[in-house]
Amino acid sequence: MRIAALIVAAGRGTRAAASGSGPKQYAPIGGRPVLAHTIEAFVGHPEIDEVKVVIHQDDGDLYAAAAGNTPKLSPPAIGGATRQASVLNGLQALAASSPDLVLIHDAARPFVSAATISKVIEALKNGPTALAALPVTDTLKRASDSGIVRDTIPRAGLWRAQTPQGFHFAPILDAHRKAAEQGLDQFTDDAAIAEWGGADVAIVEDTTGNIKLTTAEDLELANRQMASQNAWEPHTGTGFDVHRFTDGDHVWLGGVKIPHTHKLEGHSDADVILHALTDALLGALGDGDIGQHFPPSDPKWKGAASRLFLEDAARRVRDRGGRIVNVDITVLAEAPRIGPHRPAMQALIGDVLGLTADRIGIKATTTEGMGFTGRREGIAAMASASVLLPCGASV
Ligand SMILES: Nc1ccn([C@@H]2O[C@H](COP(=O)(O)OP(=O)(O)OP(=O)(O)O)[C@@H](O)[C@H]2O)c(=O)n1
Ligand SMILES: C[C@](O)(CO)[C@H](O)COP(=O)(O)O
Repeated sequence: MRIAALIVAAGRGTRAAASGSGPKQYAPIGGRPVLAHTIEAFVGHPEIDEVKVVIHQDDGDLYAAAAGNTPKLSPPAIGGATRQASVLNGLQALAASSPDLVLIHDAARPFVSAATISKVIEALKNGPTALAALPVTDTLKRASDSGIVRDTIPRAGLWRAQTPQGFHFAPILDAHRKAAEQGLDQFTDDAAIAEWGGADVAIVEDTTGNIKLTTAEDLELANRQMASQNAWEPHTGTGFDVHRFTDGDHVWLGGVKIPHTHKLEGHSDADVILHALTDALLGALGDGDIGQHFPPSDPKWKGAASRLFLEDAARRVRDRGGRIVNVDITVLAEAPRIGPHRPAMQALIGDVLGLTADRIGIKATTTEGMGFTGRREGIAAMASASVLLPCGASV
C-alpha cells in the first residue's frame, strides 16, 4: 500500500497580506516557514511514503529554502489559479508514482497532528474517502447583507471541513479531471468533488489545533503557539544501582522498609530504587551522579535515608526551572516481592517528586536464577526519568 501526501501551497495568501512576508505559507512561525512545519508533519509520519508540494510558479526559491532535503519529498508541481486547479495539477504529477492512497492537505495548516493523519489513513482502509473535520460548536445565524439576522440554523449534524482529506488515488484523480472537463471550478475542498462524484465521505474527528492560517492575525497566533511549544525541551536520564545482601532482617526499597531474610549492605540505607532514580534525574540534568554529590567517603551520609538524595535531585530539577514528567523503575530480584509494596513506594516517590502515581512506574523481574541477582547475592534496580527543561537554560 503506497501512501502519498499532496500539500497545496500555490495560493497567494491575499487575506493574510498584512503579514508583509509574501505568501503566508512562507511566513516564519517559530523561526521557520509555515510550509517547513507542514512538510515535516507528513515526512515524519511513518505511514507516508511520498510527499509532493504544489507551489506557485514564482515561488521556486522560497520553496527551495523552506523544503529542505529528504528522500520522501518528490519534486514540486506547479499550481493553478484556484485551489481546485492546484490539486488537480498535483494529482496529475503524483500519477507517475502510482500511489494507492493520497492525503490532500493545505500548506496553511502546519499544526496537523500525527494522530489525525493516522486516523484518516485508517479510515481509508475501510472506505473510499475520509475527511478530517470538527463538529460545529457555535450557534449559527444567517444574516442579510445589511447584517440583520434572518435565520438561526440548527447545528446538529454540521461539521467544519479541515484537511487532510484522504482518498483512493485513481477515483479522486478521475473525479477532479471530470469536474475540470465540465467547467466546474468552484469546489473549495476535495471531499466536495468526491461527493459530487458519488462517493461516501466518512468524517474523522480532528483536533481543534489544526487551524488554517488565513489572516495576519492567525499568523501572529501561530507564532505565539509555536513559541510556547518550543519553550520546553524534553530531557531523559537513566540510572542503575546494585547492593549486595548481608546479615539482617529488612531491606529499604523505594523508601519503604520491607521485612526480608537479609538486608542490603551500603554506606547509606542501600535503597537501590531511590539510588537508581536519583541517578536518572541527575542524568536528565547532565549533573553528575549520586556518588559525586554524596560521596560514600563522607561520614555525613552513613546510614542516611536515601529519600534525602532523591529530594536533592528534585531540588536540582526545580532550580533549573524544570518539571519532572514521569519516572519508571525496574527492580531485578528473586525476592522480596515488590507488587504488594508498590502503592507505598509510589506514595513516597510521588511525595518527593510531586508526581501522581500514574507517572511513577515500578516494575520487578527475577533473573530466573541467573547471575548475581538470580543467586540471591543482592538486588539491582534500573530507572529512567523524563524532565522538561526551559529551552536554552544552562547550569
Ligand atoms: N490557487 C491556489 C489557491 C490556494 N492554494 C492553497 O490552498 C490552501 C488553502 O487556501 P487558502 O487558505 O485560501 O490560501 P490562499 O488562496 O493563499 O489565501 P487567500 O484566499 O487569502 O489568497 C493554501 O495552502 C493555499 O496555498 C493553492 O495551492 N493554489
Ligand atoms: C480545504 C479547506 O481548507 C477546508 O476547510 C477550505 O475549504 C479551503 O478554503 P479556502 O476558501 O481556500 O480558504
